[in-house]
Amino acid sequence: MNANTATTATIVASHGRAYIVEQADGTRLSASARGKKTDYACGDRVRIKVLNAEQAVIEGVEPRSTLLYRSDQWREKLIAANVTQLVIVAAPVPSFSEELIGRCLIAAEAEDIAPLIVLNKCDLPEADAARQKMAFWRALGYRVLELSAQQQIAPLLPYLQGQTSVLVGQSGMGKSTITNALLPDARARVNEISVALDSGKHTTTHATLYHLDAASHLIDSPGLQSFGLAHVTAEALPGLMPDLREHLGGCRFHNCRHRAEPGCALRAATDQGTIRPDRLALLHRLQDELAAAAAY
Ligand SMILES: Nc1nc2c(ncn2[C@@H]2O[C@H](COP(=O)(O)OP(=O)(O)OP(=O)(O)O)[C@@H](O)[C@H]2O)c(=O)[nH]1
Ligand SMILES: [Zn+2]
Repeated sequence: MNANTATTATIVASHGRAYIVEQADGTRLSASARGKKTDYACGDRVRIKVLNAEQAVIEGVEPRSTLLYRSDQWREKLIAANVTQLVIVAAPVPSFSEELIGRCLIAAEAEDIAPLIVLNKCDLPEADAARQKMAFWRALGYRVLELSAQQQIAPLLPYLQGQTSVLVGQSGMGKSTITNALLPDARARVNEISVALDSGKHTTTHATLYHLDAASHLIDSPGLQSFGLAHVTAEALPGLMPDLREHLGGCRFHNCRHRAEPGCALRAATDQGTIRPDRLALLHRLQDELAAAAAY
């Protein structure tokens, strides 16, 4: 590749303003963003200018099919672009947050990304209670795969085939175990990328894209707890929750916020036990969070 050649590449690792991009022939370069623009994500297709055998500058991003954010208190940080599948990893131990699963599913629905819930550590005696909790999500139509990544990763493989998947989950659910089982040499590559991006410091803050095969890719994003819902409006929220969606249109007021309004179909369904109370409560919390973020 000649110096100063313009071409496209995929971001395979990102950490702050530092990126690693991969060209079509597999060549990897460290890349930085031009100017102050830093909003690129792992999985992005970018236009680059190659500076030399090791370095490139990112000039711009190609249109994204999907985009996921990580949200900390008030900031939305891009985390993964162009993924087709969100793999939510849960386990019987430590106990998982149903609310977090609910939030991840809403983020997936909002971006039209196929969600897959993986209940890992099904070899543990505590698995039965967790299975029962998963029945709720199954009944809503979501796919739930039971797995014991430590014993056998094979049942997950057909779900990853042909997809660009991003793994999310609380700490301790087994994301690293899954990644390591899928990519035995991933740990070495993680270290290599840490060295390139952080001048030797070990970090778990970056997202990394791995190729499982020519058509199947995996983005691992350690520590990811929750996705941002920046593009979602309060009005759109209940339409992203299948159990609530079913009752939309039944409210007396077309602009019902499903709180204290008379004739609210969602509230009626909750009182009748059709909608689980924690789901309506989640809608209200998300509405409040969006309002707070908009006012900030
Ligand atoms: N019994 C059992 N234990 C598992 C399984 N998968 C992972 N574990 C254990 O669960 C613990 C957490 O696994 P990790 O893979 O480190 O979890 P993680 O989600 O990457 O956690 P963080 O690195 O904190 O984000 C480890 O002690 C694993 O050995 C499984 O299928 N069965
Ligand atoms: Zn209502």
